[in-house]
Amino acid sequence: MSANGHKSAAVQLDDVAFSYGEATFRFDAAFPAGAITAVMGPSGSGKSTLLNLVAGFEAPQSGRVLIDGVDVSKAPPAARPVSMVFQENNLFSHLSVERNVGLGRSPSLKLTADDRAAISAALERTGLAGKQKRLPRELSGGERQRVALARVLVRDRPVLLLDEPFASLGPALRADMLDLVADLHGEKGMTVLFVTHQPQDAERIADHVVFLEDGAIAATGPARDFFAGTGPEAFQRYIGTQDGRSRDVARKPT
Ligand SMILES: Nc1ncnc2c1ncn2[C@@H]1O[C@H](COP(=O)(O)OP(=O)(O)OP(=O)(O)O)[C@@H](O)[C@H]1O
Repeated sequence: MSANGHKSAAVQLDDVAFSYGEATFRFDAAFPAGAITAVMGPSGSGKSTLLNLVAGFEAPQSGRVLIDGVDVSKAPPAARPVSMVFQENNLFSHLSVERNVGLGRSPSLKLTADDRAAISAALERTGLAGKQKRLPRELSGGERQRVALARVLVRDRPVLLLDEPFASLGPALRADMLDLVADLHGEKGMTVLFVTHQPQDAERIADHVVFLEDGAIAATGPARDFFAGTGPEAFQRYIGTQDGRSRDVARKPT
């Protein structure tokens, strides 16, 4: 718990080693409590693997995962103080919006009056009021991700893991969703690890950047350094390959 009463917890990977066959990973990193950290890097560099180690979907072969100073390396995902939102498939297709959100409160959907009030407030907060009886297939992609965020709100865990949650949405909608995440973060103050390939998305909401290459952390630092063009050379090279096309267009003489 931070000084302002918000729930947050530092996340630490203490010399964590892991492998998927030939693909090996070694992560030694600290994610500050209450901050939004963008996790960036080329495809296959290990961004989702890092999040899965924090969430408990994978276990380190050596080293420790600490959340709020507590070693959770052997704890199952449900026992960790973490919520996670993926690019898709966050919702159960046969359950209504309100029941999908309710799962964040009670896995058996035995909901108290307090739970129902929290669900209703979260739906209101995420712009879903009036859509509570719909099934996921009756929603747009952006609305489905709002339902996932409403569930994050009612779960009220101190760590939020976002694995490219808005990658399939258009730029304007992505900006709206990022602003919603920033607002929720402002209210709850959770520690956020946000995987994205989009520099402008990271720049919009992140305080820090962790940059991965080949299964390890190649650079970390304040977002303002990374995006002011003064960040590590490997990151600048990565960004150059990401938005090189638009820079070429901008450079053309008029
Ligand atoms: N379940 C798995 N079994 C075997 N190999 C895996 C598994 N998941 C990931 N890998 C491999 O581990 C490496 C890192 O994958 P990971 O998904 O963490 O990368 P990423 O940085 O998130 O990539 P992307 O940006 O493409 O999502 C890749 O080489 C991938 O093929």
